[in-house]
Amino acid sequence: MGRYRVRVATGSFAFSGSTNQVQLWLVGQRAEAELGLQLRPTRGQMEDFEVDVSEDLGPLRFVKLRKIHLLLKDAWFCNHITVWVSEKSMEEAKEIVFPCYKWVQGDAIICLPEATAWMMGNDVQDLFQKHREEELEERRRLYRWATWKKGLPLSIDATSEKDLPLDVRFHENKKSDFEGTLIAGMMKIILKRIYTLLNSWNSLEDFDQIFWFSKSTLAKKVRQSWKDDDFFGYQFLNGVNPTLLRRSTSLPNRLVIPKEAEGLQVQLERKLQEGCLFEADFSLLDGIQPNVIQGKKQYLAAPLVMFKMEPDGKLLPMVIQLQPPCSSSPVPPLFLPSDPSLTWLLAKAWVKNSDFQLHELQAHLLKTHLMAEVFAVATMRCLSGMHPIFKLLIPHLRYTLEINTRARTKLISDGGIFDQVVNTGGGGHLEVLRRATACLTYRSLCPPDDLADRGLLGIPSALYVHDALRLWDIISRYVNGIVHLHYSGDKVVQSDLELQSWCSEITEIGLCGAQDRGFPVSFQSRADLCHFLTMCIFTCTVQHTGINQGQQIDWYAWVPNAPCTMRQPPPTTKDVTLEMVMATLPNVQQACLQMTIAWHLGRFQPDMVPLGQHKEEYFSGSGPKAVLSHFLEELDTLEKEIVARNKNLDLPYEYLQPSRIENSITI
Ligand SMILES: CCCCC/C=C\C/C=C\C/C=C\C/C=C\C/C=C\CCC(=O)O
Ligand SMILES: [Fe+2]
Repeated sequence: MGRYRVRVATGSFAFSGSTNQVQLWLVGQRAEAELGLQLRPTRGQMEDFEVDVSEDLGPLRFVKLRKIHLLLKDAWFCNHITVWVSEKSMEEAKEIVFPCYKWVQGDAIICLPEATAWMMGNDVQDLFQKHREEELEERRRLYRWATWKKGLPLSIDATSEKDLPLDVRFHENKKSDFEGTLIAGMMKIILKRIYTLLNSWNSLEDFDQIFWFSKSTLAKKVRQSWKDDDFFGYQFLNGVNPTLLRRSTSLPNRLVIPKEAEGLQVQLERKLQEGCLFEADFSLLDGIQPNVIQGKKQYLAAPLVMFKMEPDGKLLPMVIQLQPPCSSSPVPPLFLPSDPSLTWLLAKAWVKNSDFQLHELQAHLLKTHLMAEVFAVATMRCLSGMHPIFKLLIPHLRYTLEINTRARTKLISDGGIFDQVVNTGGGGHLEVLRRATACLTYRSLCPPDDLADRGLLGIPSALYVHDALRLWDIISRYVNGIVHLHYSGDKVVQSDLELQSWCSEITEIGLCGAQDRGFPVSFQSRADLCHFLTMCIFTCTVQHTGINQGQQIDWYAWVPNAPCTMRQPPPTTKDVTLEMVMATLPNVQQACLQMTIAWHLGRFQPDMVPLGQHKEEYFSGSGPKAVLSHFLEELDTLEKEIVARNKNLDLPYEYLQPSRIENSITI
């Protein structure tokens, strides 16, 4: 009994509307009513209409909808349905929202529950129980785990992006941009190849011949300063891979210092005692089988670099050892800043090649992309759309399953980009991923723990550290706000079966039993839950942006600064010539492909959603809205602080400016 105003909101991206008709029902606690209308949803529109219902439906719980087609099946992207109900006037009507944000395909009836977040168990009237059971059964059928390669986290069961459920596919504009820019990139490679065929390729300056498209200001600075020691050191703090550096607590065992280099030993020990000795150790690469590209063997090293931090915050390399000692070979030489300039430059280039591998495979692919995929699959399988944690996380999982599926078919696949131009390709890259998975800890994904473990707290020149910690705290307050609205105490957490199964599915199934590396199999308290959720959102947003977006364009465009492969063995003496350097660094074709892919993956995404600024409203009521708006205010304050700080820096650190942080892993 009453008059209802109904609003149907359709997505605004290409093909969201439908030529099919949509039929609606209102489902209340006491009865349901079929609305005698059939509408054709239009892209980007809100379509409103009013209806009188003669029965007493009771409080509204669901909207049901069905898309009817005659000949052509035309999927429809429904954002949400909103209903205002009043027995008197529409001005006083109460608004009830039914979020959808899904594709409506086929002609099955779809049930949208109203937006109030419910956990299993506190839904006392069992009203939604059947709905959530059916929903999860269907999702478990659609989102299945698969082992892509043994020893890696599990992934979504899809051999290509075409196998993925439509709801997690790229929207049309993202797809055409992704595929279009690849084609544009490949055209530019052809042009560069033609241009370089006419010229020589035997000096470092010859890399300029291909350094002419999509150069950022920082990429130009890299080209200018890449040989400088302080610039080399800077990159371990604030460059493309700030995840490896650690403060030394002793001299590394692998660093065998010959008697005649006693001075070096003294210097290292002094710096150690002063607390300003740092190291970057690439031992994970030791023994990895190098690639063979077009019949030519490539080479790999597993370096160690020792740094000192100067009082002005500059990090300067003191010594580089390219390979760990091994009983069957002579003691590996130590390369020093005092060596002939080309020798020292080549040693640094080797370090940057090793850093390329650990950056892309361990820090980027494994610790952001593949982790986010585990969160995404577990979320789809374990948490109903009505669950508050589903509502909290889902905006941070957009597009991740598709970009990862594309990575498995084009980037790290047999014959993919790694096989074509990277010296770990051809299987070594998978072994690096396996080794990195075997030592992946929960602490290493949580900056307050990770940065403390690495001794990087309280360093004014460590800008990534500063910004990452600020963002962790802001995300943590956001998560706390949402969790405390829905969980009145630890007992509610403990008794939330969907949530507990989500947790164990991540640790025991997705991560193949990672409890011995600190990952939880259950949540005992709200604090446990908040910490884990903060890690999830931080990983999918801040951490991915910090090591992906923009940076690849900046740091990987000038290829000698981060060579994707090395074509000659690491030097074993200090006699290094320019010919040796050029024969070692990537050839023209490899360098061109590196630039193109780095640009493709690092460029600003046209449909980018900044952190917290998703338009989807999964929650209802003023509580979650207030928490989200406080989150956005805190991000805005940080944005202003970072902008002000950067004005006084020669090299601004902009990657973790909140407006640049993407809300999920989409590239
Ligand atoms: C030679 C430079 C490689 C740099 C990139 C290396 C690792 C990036 C890690 C994660 C990226 C994740 C997903 C990328 C997805 C798709 C693959 C990119 C290009 C595909 C080319 C194609 O489609 O043909
Ligand atoms: Fe990425």
